[in-house]
Amino acid sequence: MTQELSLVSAARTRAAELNELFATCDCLVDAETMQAVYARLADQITHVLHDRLPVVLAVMNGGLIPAGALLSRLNFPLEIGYVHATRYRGETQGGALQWLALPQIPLAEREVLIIDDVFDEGVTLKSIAASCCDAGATRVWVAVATNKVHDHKVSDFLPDFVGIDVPDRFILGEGLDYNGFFRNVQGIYALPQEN
Ligand SMILES: O=P(O)(O)OC[C@H]1O[C@H](OP(=O)(O)OP(=O)(O)O)[C@H](O)[C@@H]1O
Ligand SMILES: Nc1nc2[nH]cnc2c(=O)[nH]1
Repeated sequence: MTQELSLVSAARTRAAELNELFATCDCLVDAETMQAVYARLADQITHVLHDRLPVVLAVMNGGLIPAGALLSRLNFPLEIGYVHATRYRGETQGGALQWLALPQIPLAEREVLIIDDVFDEGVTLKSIAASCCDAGATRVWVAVATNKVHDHKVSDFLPDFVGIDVPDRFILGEGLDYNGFFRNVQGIYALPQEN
């Protein structure tokens, strides 16, 4: 077999494995419900931020999909940027937060809205919000598509806008990945529970 053919064959095998895994996942929130969640979140954000010229920062990579869904529903002046901070890196347990990209837009004397896919333990968003404050933001707001319900959150920090509560399971879809895959899936799914 040529090298190209063996790469195609390996990709096919991996795709089949991923499809098989996805078929065993539980749908926690369907695609239609997520659209309603984004619409409600966008209304709440608009109510608060419509005249504050915010800088809106997507948290890459997972915040990309919710940020896109929300931004297309925000009809007021704002600037768009991103930060990239990660602590799961393809794993199902989080580690130390690693910064890959700082905000490009100066945040001094600006209101900032950070958008991410999940508020799990909260380490990521608490740290990103603190770094925006350190950069001189006058007020930092945080919006998340999902909030995981459990009792091991960081202290003294909560998101301002929460889409929908989900149980304490490893989830994927709407920006959330499993080994880098499934971020593009519409709706929120959970890996099968171990018995
Ligand atoms: O509340 P926490 O427990 O800190 O976890 C939440 C963070 O974990 C995920 O990012 P991840 O580190 O997987 O990076 P990614 O978005 O690039 O996949 C997710 O997108 C959040 O940013
Ligand atoms: N993909 C994914 N990333 C996360 N980061 C924190 N919690 C989760 C989760 O449940 N799924």
